[in-house]
Amino acid sequence: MPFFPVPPIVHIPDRLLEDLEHDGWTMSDDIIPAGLAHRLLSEGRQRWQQGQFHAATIGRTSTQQHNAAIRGDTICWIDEPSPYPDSAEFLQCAALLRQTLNRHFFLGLRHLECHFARYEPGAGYARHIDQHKNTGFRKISMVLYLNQDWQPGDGGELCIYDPDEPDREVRRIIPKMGRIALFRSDTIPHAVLPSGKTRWSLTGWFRNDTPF
Ligand SMILES: O=C(O)CCC(=O)C(=O)O
Ligand SMILES: [Fe+2]
Repeated sequence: MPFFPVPPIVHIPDRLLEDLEHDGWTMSDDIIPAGLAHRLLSEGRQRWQQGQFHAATIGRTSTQQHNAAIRGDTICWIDEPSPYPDSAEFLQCAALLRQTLNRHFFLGLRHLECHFARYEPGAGYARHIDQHKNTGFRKISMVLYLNQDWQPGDGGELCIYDPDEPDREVRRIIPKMGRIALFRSDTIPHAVLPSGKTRWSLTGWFRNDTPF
């Protein structure tokens, strides 16, 4: 087990839980300890340089497809427990967040599956819902953004759509360093708009099945 001199403090404001409950999505710039997002970017970059990333697929194992026109990122899964201190610390934060979500929503969330994602300039992810057809294990999606100095003109926003009217945009979220987006995996249509620059993130899904 990695050793952390100071356990992470994860503060989740009530407002955030209320938004998630009422709207199905929320965002915050203050959940993850300052500095951790920067260290996670370094870990992602290092693992990318070591060739640990591969093209992302769409759908479940038996029907997996690779289609860069729909989904253009490359990913690197984070194991639990993680041998990397920074993603291990992130998983500790995620566990605290999971406990808070369980206390509030009684979802019985048992673990987080998560990966780093890197979008090259021009790549995006077409509108979709995160819960796979016929399986309901993914309950809450979480994306932590790892981009310094992201400007409004740089694209790559997370676009949230209205579940009742999926052509209607509700919000564009700029993927800036340390920002977290949380949304229901079963109902919230969302897309990554084409990115103007290399775009880094850490994407995860809180699930209610047993870890594999
Ligand atoms: O990176 C994002 O903003 C969202 C990514 C996403 O929708 C996914 O990986 O399923
Ligand atoms: Fe998604």
